Amino acid sequence: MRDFDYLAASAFTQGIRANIAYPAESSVWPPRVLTIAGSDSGGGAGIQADLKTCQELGVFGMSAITAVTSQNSRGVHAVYPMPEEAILSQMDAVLGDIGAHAAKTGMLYSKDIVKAVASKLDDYGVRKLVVDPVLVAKDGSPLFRRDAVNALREDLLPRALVVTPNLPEACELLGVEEGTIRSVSDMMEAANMLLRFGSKYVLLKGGHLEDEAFRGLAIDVLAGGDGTAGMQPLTLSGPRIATRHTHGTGCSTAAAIAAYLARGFEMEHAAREAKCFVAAAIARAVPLGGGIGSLWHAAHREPAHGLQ
Ligand SMILES: Nc1ncnc2c1ncn2[C@@H]1O[C@H](COP(=O)(O)OP(=O)(O)O)[C@@H](O)[C@H]1O
Ligand SMILES: Cc1ncc(COP(=O)(O)OP(=O)(O)O)c(N)n1
Repeated sequence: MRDFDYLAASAFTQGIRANIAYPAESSVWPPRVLTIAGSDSGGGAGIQADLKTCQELGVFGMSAITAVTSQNSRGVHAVYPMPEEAILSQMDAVLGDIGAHAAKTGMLYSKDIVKAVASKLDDYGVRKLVVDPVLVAKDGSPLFRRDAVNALREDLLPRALVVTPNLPEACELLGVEEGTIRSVSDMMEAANMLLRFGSKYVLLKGGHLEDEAFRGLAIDVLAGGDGTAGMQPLTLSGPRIATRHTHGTGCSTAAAIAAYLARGFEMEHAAREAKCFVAAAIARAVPLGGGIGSLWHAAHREPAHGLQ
């Protein structure tokens, strides 16, 4: 197992402030990311988390809002999906003018939205696509219609550079009972199985894992890439921070990967940096409201964020 190197990774993250040159591919400054996702009125997840993440990572963030949620630290009160026409119009406005080096999808809600977004991404030839298959919020509220799962599998995953499910989302996509993935070796098997849906990489996030053998660690699994068929996926491992305030971890992870990809990082490097960025934000999470508090996205700027 490769250990996660916080010191090296966070030095890289902090390099943004030190004016480290952007990789050649992103020499047209600034790198740009389009997030296609739902709005979280509480500011912790969804579009709000994505844009905060982009800004913190030196990337210009843009949005196409798929649904408005009335949400706070205690849960989701209501979901108002946007008409497909409005979503596509936002995508046209952004991609037809400003352009994006990478795109990220989050809450897509329904089959029709998934299909429309997939086809529009094709129209613009977006290659660096991060698909976060958002299905359920932390409080258990559904953020999707059941018909969206099949459309995610068939229409979006084959277009994705990377898909970033958590464990319940992975079970849903694989059509197995929730709770089936119980260990790191189950995660590796599941990640390899998810590759069959056609994304180039799968980052299976282990925030929900309760594996006694890895107590105290937060472990993700990265599978896929060139020439890795049949090879053991990588594990990305970091300390598990003892907090219940983790609202927005999934969105922020996917947005950070998109930001690093837009800057020209390779997938493994982008995933490791994203994990480091999110870990710092969890370590400094803000216990706002009476429920699950949100990440503090500026934490990586603070030298004493508790992870070094
Ligand atoms: N308590 C924690 N301490 C450190 N890292 C965590 C913690 N909880 C989740 N993570 C990390 O945050 C990222 C998001 O994971 P996860 O919670 O599984 O996703 P989601 O928010 O979509 O449910 C992963 O990289 C995971 O390892
Ligand atoms: C509008 C919206 N999109 C996505 C989520 C899920 O976000 P995530 O980062 O997985 O965080 P939790 O909800 O699991 O804390 C959301 N809640 N709202």
